[in-house]
Amino acid sequence: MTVNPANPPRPALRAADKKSFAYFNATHKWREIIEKGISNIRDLINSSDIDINEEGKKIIASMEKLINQIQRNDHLIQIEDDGRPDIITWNDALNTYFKDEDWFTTSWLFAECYIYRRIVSIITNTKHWRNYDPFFRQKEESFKLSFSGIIEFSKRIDELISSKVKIDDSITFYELAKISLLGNATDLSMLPNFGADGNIQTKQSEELEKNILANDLEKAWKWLSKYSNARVDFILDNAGFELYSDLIFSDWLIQSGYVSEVHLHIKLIPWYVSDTTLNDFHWLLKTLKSDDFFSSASEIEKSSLEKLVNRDLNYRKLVYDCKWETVTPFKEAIGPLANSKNAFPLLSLRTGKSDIFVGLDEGVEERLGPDKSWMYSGKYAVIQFSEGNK
Ligand SMILES: O=P(O)(O)OC[C@@]1(O)O[C@H](CO)[C@@H](O)[C@@H]1O
Repeated sequence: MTVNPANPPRPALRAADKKSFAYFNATHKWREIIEKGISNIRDLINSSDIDINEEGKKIIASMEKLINQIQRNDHLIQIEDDGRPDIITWNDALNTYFKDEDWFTTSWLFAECYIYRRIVSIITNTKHWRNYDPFFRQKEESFKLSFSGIIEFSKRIDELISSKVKIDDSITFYELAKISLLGNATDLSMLPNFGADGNIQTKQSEELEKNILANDLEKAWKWLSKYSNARVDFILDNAGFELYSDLIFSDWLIQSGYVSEVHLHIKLIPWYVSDTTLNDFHWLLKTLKSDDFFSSASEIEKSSLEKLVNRDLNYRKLVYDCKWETVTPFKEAIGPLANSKNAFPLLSLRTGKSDIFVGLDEGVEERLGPDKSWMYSGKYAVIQFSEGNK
């Protein structure tokens, strides 16, 4: 049987597997996340006009219905048409691959994305709330908490760029990629110090290096440093500090001359609470500008040299969210994205937050022990590169 959404190359991760992180996630996190969205709407309806309030209440009722359907483990139902162009594809996929499946037997990845698509349909089918992101408040609050991290990071990057001592570009590339990888850790001790001797000291660098279980940065650098004026695409993931570190990384790629165009791909809708939407992107720029941190962003069209795919959810999609043996080569796990005729070079920066890892050396899984929580603890990361066929 050919590979399709219901038939990935290895058995799909499913919330029905009680020993899996997927199960924990589905039984604990889903409800919590939807409830957070509800609470954000509830806070707004208390201070809005009557029509907005009434619609807000309807949204809350529909979101509560969604929670009940998950808790009863109902069959997945058609997503209500909201006029968005992807609705046909979604319902087709549901009918073709997941007909008569319920929340726990369907693949974890499909069920999780389906939740967010259902929420978007509920919200889009209103007059006053159609552009509302129920998760924006969390993103805004957590970004504000990372403000001192942003200032500190900016100062250190400035030292690097204006340093009189020549710092090798490869070192800067490695450091920025690692910060981008660990962008959700706004712990200042993780930021690099650019010493007067041109060496970079990352206070926790040894600890961090140990937790990067596969690291293809050298290969990626060897590839990228051959170019000047290339195009790089970032498949963004989370908003806030992560987005900020991705922007700093993009800016350096351009300033260094290897790249002349960076295309930033945001999420059309949030596929997870923390995802970067267009609104988050603009909000970040506005917030940074208001504090004189950041002044402009630009985009031009051309063909891409390299794609940078960040974080856990994007990684799960890349590797089909299935039960790979951890020693499966990354290029095998991403299949056509590595071996099709026009496969583009791809660099993935990912911290592990789900039951899946590929591309590890023999013995790594055994060293980390039988308790599989290392896979989803967020502590371990992989940096994996495929040069593609372009
Ligand atoms: O893409 P991110 O934001 O890094 O992680 C998102 C995610 O993989 O993490 C959760 C598990 O913690 C999943 O439910 C979800 O898909």
